Amino acid sequence: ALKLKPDYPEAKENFYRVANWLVERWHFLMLNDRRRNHKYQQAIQKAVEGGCNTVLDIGTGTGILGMCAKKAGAAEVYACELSKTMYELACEVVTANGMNGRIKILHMKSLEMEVPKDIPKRVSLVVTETVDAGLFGEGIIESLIHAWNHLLLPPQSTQDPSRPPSQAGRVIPAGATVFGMAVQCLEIRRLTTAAAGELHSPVSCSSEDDSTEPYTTERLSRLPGGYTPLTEPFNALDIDFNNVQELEGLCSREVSRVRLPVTGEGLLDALAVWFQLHLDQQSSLSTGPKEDTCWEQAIYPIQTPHNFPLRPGDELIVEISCRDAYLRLCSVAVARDGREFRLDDCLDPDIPRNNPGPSGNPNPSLNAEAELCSALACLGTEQSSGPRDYTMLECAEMALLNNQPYHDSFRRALAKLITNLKDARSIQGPSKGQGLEVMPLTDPPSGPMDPGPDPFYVLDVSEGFSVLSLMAASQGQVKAYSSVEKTQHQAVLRRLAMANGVPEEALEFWLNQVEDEQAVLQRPSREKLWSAIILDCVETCGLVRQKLMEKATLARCLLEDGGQIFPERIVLYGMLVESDTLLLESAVQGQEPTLGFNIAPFINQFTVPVHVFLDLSTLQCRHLSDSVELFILDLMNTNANYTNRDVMVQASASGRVTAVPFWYQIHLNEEISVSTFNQDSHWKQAAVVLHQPLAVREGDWVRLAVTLYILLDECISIT
Ligand SMILES: CCc1ccncc1CNCCCCSC[C@H]1O[C@@H](n2ccc3c(N)ncnc32)[C@H](O)[C@@H]1O
Repeated sequence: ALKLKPDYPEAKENFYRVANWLVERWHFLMLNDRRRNHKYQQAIQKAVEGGCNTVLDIGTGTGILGMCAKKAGAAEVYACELSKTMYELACEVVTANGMNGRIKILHMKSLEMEVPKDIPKRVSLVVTETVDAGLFGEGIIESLIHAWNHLLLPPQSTQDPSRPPSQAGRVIPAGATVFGMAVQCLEIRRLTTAAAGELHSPVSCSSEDDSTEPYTTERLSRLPGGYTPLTEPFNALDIDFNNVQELEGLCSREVSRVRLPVTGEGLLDALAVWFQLHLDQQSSLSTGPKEDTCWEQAIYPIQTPHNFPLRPGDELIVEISCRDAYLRLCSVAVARDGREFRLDDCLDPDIPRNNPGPSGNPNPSLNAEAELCSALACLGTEQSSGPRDYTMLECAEMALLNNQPYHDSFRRALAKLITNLKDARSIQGPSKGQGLEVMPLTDPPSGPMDPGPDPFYVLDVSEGFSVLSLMAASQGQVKAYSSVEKTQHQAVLRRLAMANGVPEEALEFWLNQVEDEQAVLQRPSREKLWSAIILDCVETCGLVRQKLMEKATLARCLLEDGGQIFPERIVLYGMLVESDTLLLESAVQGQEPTLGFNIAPFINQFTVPVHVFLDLSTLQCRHLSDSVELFILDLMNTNANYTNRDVMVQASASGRVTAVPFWYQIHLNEEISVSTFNQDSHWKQAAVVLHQPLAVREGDWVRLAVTLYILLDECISIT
């Protein structure tokens, strides 16, 4: 199917989403990282020339490390790859480089491999780079324990050093050193703690729940606003991959505690973790924040109340464990003036609360959103007797909760609409229960209480997590329905509603009412229509949501007179940039970075022209034009929309255009709009990466042809 690549836009859109999913973007980064490739090649060559002549490449990906071993002269080379797509790709690459039949590639996980079923006999060298930002996330520990027990010759032992290297087993990388560092970082705080700093983070630091990875990943050197180190980097763990006893003992190793002198002033937001891969005794690869490598660091968020900044002289106590093969850093505490405060239950009374928060005022007045979140937090603690239950929100969802300008804009736009509709109703005269008829002055009416004025029905059909139905319900006289369907999302909304005094009956979950998913958009009840329908138009990845126009058209038919859909219009903006970073993340740049092996054409089949989840505010790039309006989507009048449009952009500087980043201005009504490109935005941005960089001189005009599916690249032709 990937080879089909039909031409019509929607199919292309789907092709690009599939390609993004089949092949992870870090394959491009890794293969373009010539220093990394060169270091692996050197280590492999040295080992093979030193006598390791039977090699197994675990997690071969495109096959590059196996080909290094073959080229270095290894007699037998085997490779295994668990991803079908990568396995097929590795077969093509090995053939294209004349090594077909000389490297045996298996489509399987190394844990399933056996001697002699899969490889004739044990090998003398295993090479692998099955590591993620938290080192253990790709299962390297389990893979190596299995390899030592079933696939590798016994290691060189001091007893009989006479055994030649070809009869002894070893691993490249030989080991790893894991480093950690405490940091203050506003961006991490925005992604992991709610405004009041008490709603629980998306990744719980408690070791209780083993289900999710205990860390997220970020590239510290690229985070908006940067970070402040609060301690020196510390050595969290050393692991020797050539010592199977050590590997087997890792998970049962007792929790270790390190005491770190605090060297900087600030709020503890997270522990950042990275590592050095020791390929052999001489060379190593580092994924540290100071390196200019392309790798991200592992981030362990820490929930600390806003009124407890660390300061030099404190000691930070960190516990390190390797429970179930994930590296876990957590349940930190602070030693100050000889006393120890556990941070995770820092809310207990004896913490000095008089010290002002970072903003200086002792109790920053929590705004509406923060009220919600802090109320939620204490609700959380009240309800659960045991360890505080964690509200599992993804980082993007937490950022959405923290995007106060977005919520305020919605609240204002909704309030304006409700006011208009109230005026309209009062002009049309009293409808049922408008309350104008004279109430009997005697005892209260015996019949059912006057139902009060008809409520305004608002439906939020957002596909992900959304609190906009809550914004509507808190307006009063509004009956809001939310199509949020995940239980933990509904739980968060219910608790926020309760915490914010929104009556239970003002917010309902629509999907629990309709018989099937398709009926998400339908009348609230037989004779009623919606006063407002809220659509979420832009995915957090930065692309317009698919089938948005169809949804808008249907939604408009379900509105009462004067009703409105939100937003009514979105305007797409973009600019011309020169960015090598985007090139390195989107395609392998020729043969040179991949040690001269012909790999690029094969992996680049999975290049997608639209790059998503970008942080445009920190992307290394040169602007080669101003921002220009590329496209307008009118949701209140869909046939006013064109499907493509030519836009002329003037180059404001000479350079090579490599990409066209884009973002949106979301118009809720005539005066109120929200941008998806600002520091509060929970949205990331997207960019089209050109197949071929385009050289422009200052003043040149570039013609961009833009289609609704934002797949600008095919249509970009330059005059
Ligand atoms: C400086 C390294 C670095 C630091 C921080 N962040 C990223 C990196 C770069 N490394 C990323 C590799 C990560 C993916 S691993 C590469 C390929 O191996 C496959 N696999 C994984 C385990 C496994 C197994 N047991 N048996 C067979 N196949 C296996 C995966 O299917 C994938 O295609």
